[in-house]
Amino acid sequence: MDHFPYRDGTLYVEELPLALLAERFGTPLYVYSRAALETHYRAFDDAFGDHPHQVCYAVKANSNVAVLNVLARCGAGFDIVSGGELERVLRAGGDPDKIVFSGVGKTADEMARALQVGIHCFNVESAAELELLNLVAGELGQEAPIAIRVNPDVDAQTHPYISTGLKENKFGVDIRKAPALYQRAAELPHIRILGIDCHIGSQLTRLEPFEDALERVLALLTELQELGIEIHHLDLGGGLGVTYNDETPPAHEDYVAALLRHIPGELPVHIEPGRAIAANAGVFLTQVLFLKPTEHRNFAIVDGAMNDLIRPSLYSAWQDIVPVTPHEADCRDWDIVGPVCETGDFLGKDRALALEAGDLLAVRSAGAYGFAMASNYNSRGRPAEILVDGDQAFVVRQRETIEDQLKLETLLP
Ligand SMILES: Cc1ncc(COP(=O)(O)O)c(C=O)c1O
Ligand SMILES: N[C@@H](CCCC[NH3+])C(=O)O
Repeated sequence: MDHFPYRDGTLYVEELPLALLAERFGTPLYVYSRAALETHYRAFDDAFGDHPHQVCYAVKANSNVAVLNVLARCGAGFDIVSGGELERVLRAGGDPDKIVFSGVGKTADEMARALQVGIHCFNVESAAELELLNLVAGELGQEAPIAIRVNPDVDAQTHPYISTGLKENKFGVDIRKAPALYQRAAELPHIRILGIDCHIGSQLTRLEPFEDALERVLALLTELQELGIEIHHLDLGGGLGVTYNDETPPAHEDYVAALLRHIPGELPVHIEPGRAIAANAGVFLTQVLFLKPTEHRNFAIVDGAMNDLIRPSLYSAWQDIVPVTPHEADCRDWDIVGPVCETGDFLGKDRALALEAGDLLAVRSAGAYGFAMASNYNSRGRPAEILVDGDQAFVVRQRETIEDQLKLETLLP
């Protein structure tokens, strides 16, 4: 279901016209739909039926505390990759016992804080990390619950920057070496083995890579059982893709069903979806500042830029760009570019649109890896974020001002 439909010739989010939000809150602007977030989360959660499970939303996709709070209220768990994300989840009212902590570079301080608040599981990504975690837990007089993130060497068939399950990627432990590391973990006094973890990449649009990875994880499960190592859950990571253009990823329920088909008995399953919950729950609104047709290209210069939404520049990602209120004008192919001083600063290229200066454009599917990857490049303040609930709009993050940036900097004495 599209939570950002056209109605009466203009684009809506739930009960509100986006043009009204742009007028009230200015542009560039991120706008999220509560109903969309909840629908996407529940599609995963419901698909498990009675099978013991936990959907741990990947905070990195969209870490706004109000967004996290909406999901926490639905019962979501959270996949975090930093101490900062941990504090966000706690601030949002997330249950520490539903948090899993992934990432190849956890620091001793981050481990200690996560142990103190009682997270559910550390997804350990190397032998060195396991040893450090054992030490940190020992100092606190605790046992650290762990899964080892294994790298199954499966081609996720996605953009190389967001593929994580190939042996040349930095993530996880070579699945062939995992049994030895589990045996080491079993010897460590401050480590408690809970599960096996695996995440092979992001924006996956086919089921096969997930199933290939799962097959290898299940072979490891058998091997560990033969070694007398008990496994209490499988964490199968995130990565389900969304439709940006003409991709046809499996539906949330088909993805979960495909995983469950292979799971033995009632073994609990965790998943860590980010994009498939947040991407199509958000749009990025930007206004055309100037039209600059040239002999070679037609540029529509907008007030949003690569610092606000970097996916097109970074991965050559294609996101749909639509007029908020379509009107009659000369239709041409436009490059939608921002004010940042980089040739790579574009939101889209060759988009057939009828444009005039002052028009509002919406970049669709911008709820994941949008604001979360925004920066202050060119000393631009990051945009405001609005969460819409029915006919009400809430500012869930204010637009950054230059004073906000300057507050953190000092002159030499
Ligand atoms: C460990 C881990 N879990 C979950 C995710 C979420 O991925 P996605 O947003 O594609 O669902 C990622 C990102 O790729 C990740 O690295
Ligand atoms: N940032 C990426 C996804 C990264 C997934 C995190 N491991 C994107 O925008 O598509």
